[in-house]
Parts: sequence; C-alpha cells; structure tokens
Amino acid sequence: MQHPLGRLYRSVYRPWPMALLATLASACLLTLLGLGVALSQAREAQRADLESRGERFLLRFEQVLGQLRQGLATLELQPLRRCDPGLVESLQRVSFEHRFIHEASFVADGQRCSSRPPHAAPEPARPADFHSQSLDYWLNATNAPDEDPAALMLAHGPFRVSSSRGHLLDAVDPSDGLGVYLIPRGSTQALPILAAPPSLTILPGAADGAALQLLDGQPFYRLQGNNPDYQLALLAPRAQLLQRIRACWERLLPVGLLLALLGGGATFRLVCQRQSLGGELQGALRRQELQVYYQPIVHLASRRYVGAEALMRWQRPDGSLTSPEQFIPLAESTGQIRAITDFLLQEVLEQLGDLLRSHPELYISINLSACDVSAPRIGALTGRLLARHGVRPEQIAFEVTERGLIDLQAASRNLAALRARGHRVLIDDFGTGYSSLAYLQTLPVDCLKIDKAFVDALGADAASSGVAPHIVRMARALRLKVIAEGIEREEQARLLDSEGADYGQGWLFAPALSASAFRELIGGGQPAAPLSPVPSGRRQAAPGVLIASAPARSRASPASDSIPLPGPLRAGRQAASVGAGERGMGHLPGKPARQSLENDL
Ligand SMILES: Nc1nc2c(ncn2[C@@H]2O[C@@H]3COP(=O)(O)O[C@H]4[C@@H](O)[C@H](n5cnc6c(=O)[nH]c(N)nc65)O[C@@H]4COP(=O)(O)O[C@H]3[C@H]2O)c(=O)[nH]1
Repeated sequence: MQHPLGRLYRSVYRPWPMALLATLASACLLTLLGLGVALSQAREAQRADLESRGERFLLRFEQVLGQLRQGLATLELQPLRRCDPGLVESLQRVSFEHRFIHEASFVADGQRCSSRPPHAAPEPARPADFHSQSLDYWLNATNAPDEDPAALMLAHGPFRVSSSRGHLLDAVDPSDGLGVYLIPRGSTQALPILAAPPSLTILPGAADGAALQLLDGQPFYRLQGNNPDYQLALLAPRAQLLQRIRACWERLLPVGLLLALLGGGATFRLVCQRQSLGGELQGALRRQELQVYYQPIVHLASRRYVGAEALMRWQRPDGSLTSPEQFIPLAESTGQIRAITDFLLQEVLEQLGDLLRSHPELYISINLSACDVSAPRIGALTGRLLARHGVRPEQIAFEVTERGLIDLQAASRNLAALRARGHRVLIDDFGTGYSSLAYLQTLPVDCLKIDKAFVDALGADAASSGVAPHIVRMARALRLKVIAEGIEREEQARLLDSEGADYGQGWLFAPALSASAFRELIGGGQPAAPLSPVPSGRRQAAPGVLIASAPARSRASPASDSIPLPGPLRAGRQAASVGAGERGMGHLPGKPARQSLENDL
C-alpha cells in the first residue's frame, strides 16, 4: 500500500503545481526579504537626512550660543548695575554688535530694563531649563509662527541675552514636522528647541548617536557632537519614515515579482526535466542501458589490487552518458533505486562471479542508498545470489554515505545484520556529511573512505589540508581501515601511505573499468603503479586486504592477499577505461546475458 504522504508527493510533484508552489514560496520569501531591505534602506536614508540637517543646525546653534556668551561677558565687564539710560545704552550696544543677539536685558532688585522698546525685560515664564558653567539656559518651546519670542535665552547674574527663532529657523526648516531637541549630558530628557513641548523621555544608555532609534515609532537621531554640556537630537514624523519605506518597497516590488516568476519558470523546467529523466530511467533498466563499471582499489604500501568499487553508468540510446550523480539522486527520490541496487548486485555476480571464486582475496564494494539500509532486504537477496554463484560473503562489501544514515537505528540494525552475514561495511565520502561523529562508535563499521575533497586538499595551503591525516588517526583509534578516494597524483598516494591510510582508489591507479577490462587487469597481475622504495620503510609487508579481516578468514596472509603478476596496466587502462573526460566515463562494451532478478526476490 502506498503511504498517503507518498501519494500526496506524487500528485503535487508535477510541473504546474510545483511551479505555482515555487512562485508563491519565492514571492513570499522575496516579499519578506524586500520588506527587510526596504526597511533598512529607508532607515539609512532617514538617518542620513537627519544627520545632515542636524549638522547644519548644530553649526548655527553653536554660533548663536557663542555670541550669547560673548554678549553676557561684555555686559559683565561694564560697571553699571542699575536700570538707567547708560545701562540701556550698553544693552542696546551689545544687541547691535552681535548679529544673533535679539535682546539683551537686566533684571535685579525689582528693576527690569531691555535693549528693545519699551525697555522692560520680559519675565522668564519658568525656571531655567538647565544650567552649565554658571549660566542658566532657557530653550524656547513654542512652535508659534511669531519670530520674536526668544528661541534661546542665557542668563548670568542680572544679565540676560536671547536670540530669536528666526536665527535658528534659517538653519533648519521644521515645516515638515521635524523637531529639534537638546539633551543635557547625563539627562534622560530631550528638551525641545524647535518643537512643540513637552520634552521627550529617552532611555538611559540608549544608543548614543550614529544609529537611528525609534521613539514611539518616530525616527529619533542623536548627533555625535562633542560639546561636554549637551547633545542635540532630531525627531522626524513617523509618516516620513513610512513614506520612505513605501518608496523603497515600490522600487523593489517589480524585481521581486520578476524573480518569483523566474523561480517558478525554473522549477517548471526542472520538474519537466526530472520527470522525463525519471520516465527514461524507468525504461533504462528494461532496455539494459544501465551498466556496471569497476574502479580498482589498491593496497597503498604494496600497490596491489585488493578489490574494486562497483559504479553505475547509464548510456542513453543516443550514446550520451548520464552521470550517476544525476540519476542516482533522482532514483532515490522516486524509489527506483531499489531496483537499481538489486540489478547492480545481480550484475556484479554474473559478471565477476568466476573471478571472485578464483581470487578469494578480492572484494567488490556496492553503494547502498538510504532506503537500501533502512530495511533488511539487501542481506537476504545478496545471500541468495552468493549461494548461486559460489562466492563468499566477505567478497561483497557495502558502502553507505553519512547522508544515507537518515534512520540511524534502523541503519545500525541492518548494517549489523549484513556484517553478521560476513559482509564488510564502509562509510563513503567520510567527513562530508552532517552527522555527528558520535555515530561512529555505535555504528557497525569496518572502514572509512576519505572523500576526494580532502585528498585534493592534501599538501595544499588550505584549511582542510589536515583533514585526511586526522581521519586516518581517528580511524586507527577506532580500529577501522581507511580507503582514500580520488587519488590522482603520486605525491598524494605517498603522503596518504606515510600518514597510515591503508588503501587508495583513484585515477592514478585506474579509472572505472568495464568488467572485461577489470578482469584483464586482475588477470595481468601487475601492481597498480610502479613501486618505488617506500620512504619510511614503514610497511614493507604485503597488504592485509580489507576482506582479510572478515570473520570467516584468517588475517593478512601476505602472499595470498595480493593479486598475481602483471599485464601492461597503462595500455589496459587506456583501452578498457570508461574514463571519458573527468568523471571516468566512456565507451561501453556489449551486454552479457542476465538472469531475471525477479526469480531471486
Ligand atoms: N575526479 C576524480 N574522480 C574520481 C577519481 N577516482 C574516482 N573518481 C570518481 O569518484 C566517485 C567515487 O564514487 P563515490 O564516492 O561512491 O560516489 C558515487 C556514488 O555515491 C554514486 N553511485 C555510483 N554508482 C552507484 C550505485 O550503483 N548505487 C548508488 N546508490 N550510488 C552510486 O555516484 C557517485 C559518483 O559516481 P561516479 O560518477 O562514478 O564517480 C566516482 C568515481 O568515478 C579520481 O581520481 N578523480
């Protein structure tokens, strides 16, 4: 019975529904992303705007304050302390000589006189807003369009000087709702200079300058100024920020929609391609287009062949080859992988059964996918095939990747059952998976295969160059064997050997070969690469091949573990290689007859 989730997957996994889903999903994702971008762009634009307006205002504010302080100092220096015409004349002179002093006045002992008619100084409406350096400061807190009231008033003793709003307004235009505030150092109150009261309460320790803050949703920006007494801050209306966000968002929306449509289109194409590839793969098994190739594995110290990895190839009717990296993941997602693994097992034994019988030290390793290890199916099938061909279970090993260990418990159980039957278990592409290394202690495993990426990094100046030696050390501590994959250069082989890796596989020794080429290679008996003196002299003894550690067999019998002598390897390799281009795939020989697998199942 088909699982309901499987049925749902199959009904949705069609070009149009998938394209629609992809369009909707990417539209949602891009909407969120666009909002994030619009928000941050708008905040940045708002910050830059407040910063430049604030700096203009600060410049003017300090000019005004400077003149007010100068005016007070001048008045302090003159001797008159009574409201008579001489003092009024002094007040008028100070006001006249300083552009930013709107009014100068004297208030003491019930007397009040001013530089401006009618010469009576205005009464301050409230106590000073803040004090600093023996000066009292009043900040104007009105938005009234009247220019006359003091925007800023300073007092020292009986003298007061003030500037008008106009002197500050021409540095910054608050008509769009901008408010300018002064924060005395150490205070949590922002006092309005050009804004409607009341003052704002700000959080103590809130970001000091640079960043834009939101106060009740309104953008609030503190200028970095270096005045020891106060800091200026600007508050913009909330609508301004929203308007900026909307403007950015409207710019990004068409791009987002276009990308979502492109995502949908790409998904449509991909699903179409995969469906047609899936359909073709269905027929490929029937039409015998899938073929098995064998990449030899050598004992690194002695360079003798100990076995091979069976690798699948798919030659399409037009002669083109499809890489297993394309069709295996597809077969895994459609469930066709079971039939492929079964086919591979049967093919390996049909093609190489007699070779394995006559070379009991040789083994072939088979790649298993997640669904092959999540059920106990493979053990029984292999058992029947081995019995039919008279091959020992130690001669078939199974490779699983860390990605294939999705259900760790079931995988452990089934791999342990395979080992109990006498098969070896290898972890393929070790180090590239996401699993925790702790699984190694619980998993029934005999050998780790170091991924090509780590072999490539060997000796390079890359962060991963030490991974391969590290894996070897770890494997030794866990009493596991090590095979290094993707060896292309002699230095890599030597280095791995000196680090203690047991076996190697790669184009340096041989690419994936057809069954007949592999037989020829083994029949020839030549070592995999010219054996030069082993530098360390560490391992002169012939190999204890992987299969030698199988339970039914005694360990490492040097003479019998190695393959008898040569045939010209390079010539054989070139003729028999399936290596067209980098992936080692090339011409394919005719098919041997195959017994139906269904009989075995
Ligand atoms: N550049 C370079 N490449 C080298 C060298 N030596 C070996 N290789 C390639 O590295 C891959 C090794 O196999 P893998 O890690 O098991 O990775 C395999 C395996 O995970 C999967 N695969 C292949 N056949 C089967 C199969 O029958 N069943 C399952 N489940 N997976 C398979 O597909 C993957 C790719 O297989 P291939 O394309 O045959 O690619 C093979 C092999 O041709 C080298 O020196 N240089």
